[in-house]
Parts: sequence; structure tokens; C-alpha cells
Amino acid sequence: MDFSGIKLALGTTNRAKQEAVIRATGQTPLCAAVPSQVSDQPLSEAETVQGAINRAKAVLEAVPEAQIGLGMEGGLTFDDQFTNQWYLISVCAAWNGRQLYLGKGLAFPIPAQIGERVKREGIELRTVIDEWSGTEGNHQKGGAYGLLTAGRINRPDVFCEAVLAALTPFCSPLYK
Ligand SMILES: O=P(O)(O)OP(=O)(O)OP(=O)(O)OC[C@H]1O[C@@H](n2cnc3c(O)ncnc32)[C@H](O)[C@@H]1O
Repeated sequence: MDFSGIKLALGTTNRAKQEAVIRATGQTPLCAAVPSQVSDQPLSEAETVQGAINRAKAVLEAVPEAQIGLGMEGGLTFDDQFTNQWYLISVCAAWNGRQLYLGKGLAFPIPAQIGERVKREGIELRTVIDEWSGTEGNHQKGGAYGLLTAGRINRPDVFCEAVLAALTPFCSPLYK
């Protein structure tokens, strides 16, 4: 699929998210940090999706030369139906001013003590991931996925697939 004719804006300057767009589309998006208008640490799928949508819409307004705004949001969600576990999810929203699509990246189980600590102490996942890994800025690099899989999956990989899912309906003739 050819994404080269479409100017993309991305609602963050986070390097892992920028890298995901570059891998997915072969182009560097115009980046602007815009508010997600949800909590710093979303704790449900609905809040995570809403944050991604808010960023996609805000960045398309902030960067009028772009044709599609991309918003990405990471969040935690507790599955009380099947497993009673916390999952990390990574969502991408794509908005062209008329149509909205979502790409929902890999849901990955998070150690119970991490999920509970984030909820109980009101801290962000990135703080705990940096603590556990003994390094800084993991949310801009491999992220929790990288730590938990010893580098087999990383945050840009997961967002790359989410970007492809959200953008494909705008670019593939199969959706016309
Ligand atoms: O700079 P922005 O675009 O805001 O990106 P972010 O990583 O700080 O923020 P998100 O809104 O995507 O994620 C919400 C919180 O969850 C954290 N988080 C999400 N996915 C993560 C991952 O894979 N590794 C580490 N922290 C993660 C993140 O760093 C925030 O603290």
C-alpha cells in the first residue's frame, strides 16, 4: 500500500510512536504534542480509545496542512470477565475530518502487582516500568512490551500494527 501521497500529523513527540509511523508508512509524520483530555494513566479500554481519538482530532486541527491526524494512546484495562488480569493496550486513531478508524494493538498481560500498584498509588505505568528495568524513558523506546518479552516485542512494533490497522481503510481500494 502506498502512503506517500498522504500527509500525516501525529499528536505526540514520543519517539516510540514516531518510530511506529515511520515503520508503518515509510514517512516521518508532522508531530505536535496535543492533550489527550483523558487521565495521564488511562485505566480502561474506553478511556484509552477516547484519548487516542482526542489526540487524532486535536492534531489535525493543530497541523492544517496534514490530511490525516493520528492519535496514539497506551492504557491499562482490567479483564474481569475471563482472566481477572490487567492488560496493557495500545490504540491508534486516524481521523481525516470526516471519517474515524481505530487500530487496536496487542493486549498484553501485565504482572498483577504492576497493575494493582498503578491503580492503588495513582502512578503512571512508565514509572513502574522504568523502576523494574532500572533504566529511564522506556515509554519512548521498547516500553513494557520490551521489558516483559526481553526485547522480543517492543512498543514501536505494537503501535506500527495499530497504525496500519487505522490507516488502511483510508488507503486501500478494498474499502471504497
Ligand atoms: O508522550 P505521550 O504521547 O503522552 O506518550 P506516553 O507514553 O507518555 O503516554 P500514553 O498516553 O501513551 O500512555 C499512558 C501512560 O501509560 C504508560 N505506558 C503506556 N504504554 C507503555 C509501555 O509500553 N511502556 C511503558 N509505559 C507505558 C505511559 O508512559 C503513560 O504513563
